[in-house]
Amino acid sequence: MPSYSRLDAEDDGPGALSSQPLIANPDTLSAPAGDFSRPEDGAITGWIWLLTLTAGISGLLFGYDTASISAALLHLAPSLSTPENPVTTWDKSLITSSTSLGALVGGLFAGLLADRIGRRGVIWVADGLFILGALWQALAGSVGAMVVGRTVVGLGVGVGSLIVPLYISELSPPSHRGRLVVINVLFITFGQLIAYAVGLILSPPTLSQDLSWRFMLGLGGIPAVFQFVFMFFMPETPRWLIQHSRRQDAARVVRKVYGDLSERSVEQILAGIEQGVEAVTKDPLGAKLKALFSVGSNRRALAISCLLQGLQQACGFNSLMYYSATIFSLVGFKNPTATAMVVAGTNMVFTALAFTLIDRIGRRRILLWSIPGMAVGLLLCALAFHHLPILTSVSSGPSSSPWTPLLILFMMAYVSAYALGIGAIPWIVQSEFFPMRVRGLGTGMATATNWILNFIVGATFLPAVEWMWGGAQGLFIVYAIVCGVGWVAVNRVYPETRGLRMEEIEVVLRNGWGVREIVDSEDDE
Ligand SMILES: O[C@H]1[C@H](O)[C@@H](O)[C@H](O)[C@@H](O)[C@H]1O
Repeated sequence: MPSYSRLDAEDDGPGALSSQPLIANPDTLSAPAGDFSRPEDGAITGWIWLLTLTAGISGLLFGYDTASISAALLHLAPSLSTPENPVTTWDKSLITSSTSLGALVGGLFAGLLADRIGRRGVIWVADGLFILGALWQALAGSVGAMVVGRTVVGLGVGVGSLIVPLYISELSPPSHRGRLVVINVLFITFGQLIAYAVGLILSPPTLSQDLSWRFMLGLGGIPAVFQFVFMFFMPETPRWLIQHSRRQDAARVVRKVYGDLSERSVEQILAGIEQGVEAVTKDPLGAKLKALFSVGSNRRALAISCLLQGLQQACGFNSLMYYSATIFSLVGFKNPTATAMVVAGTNMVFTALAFTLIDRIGRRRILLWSIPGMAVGLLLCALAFHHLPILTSVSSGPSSSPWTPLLILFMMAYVSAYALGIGAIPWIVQSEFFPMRVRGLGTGMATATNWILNFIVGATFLPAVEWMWGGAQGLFIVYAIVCGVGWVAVNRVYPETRGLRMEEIEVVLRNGWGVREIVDSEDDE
């Protein structure tokens, strides 16, 4: 666990953006006043696994719904065209990007809703949207109806992408929190892999062209039904319960979820949460906004969360996720969708590796190692594009250039470095960095940053490849530059928070970025 060697927890005046490091010893931060011992950390109990896996179904749907459209797009045009209005490329971009826009809106409001109706309630809302959107898409008879269906599913994706990491973080013991949030990202990547596989399996001749895309998109509703039911058996988070003056219920949840903790530890955990909560439920939105921007630690939490979420998307990863089949077909691969599964598979395998490393090595260190790896991978891909002839038609046959297999290898290198760090860490950071008062609002803004950039990257990829100097090669160089700039920013502002309680992180950011003087006082957990 990182430790900070000077305790300096003075309050921050409005506007102060000091870069002076806060060097605090977290062991003194979370206990109630006068009690300087830390509560024991809860173990990972069966309950924690169960609630993480149940909540993770939203991650699966996030992945499935964002990736399934690439295969569906290949088949839906005849069903949605009329003689007067054939489906155009513009229609296809609209159908694809409406999900990101829906997610942007969903993510923005989900946090505020979560403060009001609870974390579980918001998961139910997401499920309703997933189910409605899946049915709407499966039954769509026009481009307009399809865009509505994609937007509804997008709302669900945005809501789910915010609420699940938040729900898991608020229920996990600190020493395992990072890993458990990564499980949700693992579900996202699994959903993406399944979407590609389902796309391959259900394509004609297995099903008729009209039925194939309807089934691909409609299937997304089924896991949501299961999650909707399972969530009735899962607890609300103790933080939300305390915020709503339900201390007894919160104590019951802590006892159940954390396994056999002593009563003293349960009390300490609850007292730590109470300190963070400070009865803020009735704050109007204006007061929350003011608190988010005028309190230094909140402002810094927001800057770091948005930086990481922005970097996760601006590094261009999703252009591979959404368009790798197109890229592979342009450089002459025979079965581009199957080859694209390599990207999704690598993403999933390395996210699983991140799961094993994140709470042991620490988020900051993993990021500082993996971002340069991404940049190198991107530059090597650019080099391969430089040597590969870009085909004008897929039927031109496979290229025999040695750069073709090298391109796959370089992409895998980039994707593995991405999945190890920036693919998962922003979701952890945004759910643990904000104090209760501004948590809903702050996580909403960070999630929205993710989806705005997701939309921009998705919408600009094809035109940029076509119009930019150097085509794909130039674009990959731009992504590499983004990684370089991102590395400098991360190094400057992102402190390690491995093993800290959520209430302690606020103190780390109180007088500065808290980056310097990080000493690893513990080996592995
Ligand atoms: O964390 C996830 C994951 O890395 C996915 O593979 C990616 O498609 C998403 O955009 C990202 O938010």
